[in-house]
Amino acid sequence: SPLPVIRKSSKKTLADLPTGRTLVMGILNVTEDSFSDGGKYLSTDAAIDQGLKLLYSGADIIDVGGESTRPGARDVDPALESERILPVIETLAKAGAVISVDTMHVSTARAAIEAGAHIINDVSGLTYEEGMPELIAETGVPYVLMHRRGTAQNMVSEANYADVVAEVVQELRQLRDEFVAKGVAPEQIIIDPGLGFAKDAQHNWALLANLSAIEELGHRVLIGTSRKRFLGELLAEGSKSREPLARDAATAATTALGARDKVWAVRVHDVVGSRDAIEVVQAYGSH
Ligand SMILES: Nc1nc2ncc(COP(=O)(O)O)nc2c(=O)[nH]1
Repeated sequence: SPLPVIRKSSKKTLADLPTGRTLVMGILNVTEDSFSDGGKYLSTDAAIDQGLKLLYSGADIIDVGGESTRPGARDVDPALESERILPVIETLAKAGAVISVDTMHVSTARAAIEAGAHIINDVSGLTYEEGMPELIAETGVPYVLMHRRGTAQNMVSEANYADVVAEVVQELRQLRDEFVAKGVAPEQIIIDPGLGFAKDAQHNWALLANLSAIEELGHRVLIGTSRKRFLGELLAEGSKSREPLARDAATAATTALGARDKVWAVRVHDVVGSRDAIEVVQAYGSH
């Protein structure tokens, strides 16, 4: 389909983000193997169309990723990752979207910021790439610092905790201190418990039930539950896990719980479902 005509550049800044409610970050995976929508938006046109759909559905932020981060995902060459996402970022920024870029690579992050991305969303956790703190310090952009042990290849084997909440908080604190020591301002940092990254279902539920412990680190909190395996297991019929595309109602329920706990944002596929859940929490809280 022909590229949408963007009449004037209505570029947004972070100051344009709404305040007073949990924000919705819509997921745009420009990859061939993400677990729930892999391959659907691999072409630039398809990705831009989907990004505009997310924007017009009410996404406050669009999270553009060029590399699948699920367990066992293959590493993508940063040059290929950039090639996939830069034209998408450029067009969506011009269309007035606030954009985060889901990357673990410094080169991709730098290029994405130059193309108009506002936030770096890095799922590397303790295995972040050399130079990332320095880039974030130098550019001053908000940075999602997410908890993960190991890599996509081995993080499943790292899901061993005596007290998952205490250990995740402690490891996030250490990571945050490393970034601050390298010049990143604390107010740039957004914390994410990394649900499903080196965590099993019970770990995810424990972290969701204790978001206040994460918030005690003193930063905005982002959570990503959307369509993840632990929801499929919860809703399984017998041994058959609920399929990813049928997990949006459960995802919206986790959004409501996060909004009640005042998380800064939720990262979801179904934007409308979570926007609605946040409206319900707002109304509920004002009566
Ligand atoms: N900050 C953040 N980013 C993420 N990126 C990818 C995925 C994996 O999910 P996807 O394959 O649906 O993108 N989950 C997160 C998450 O929980 N938090």
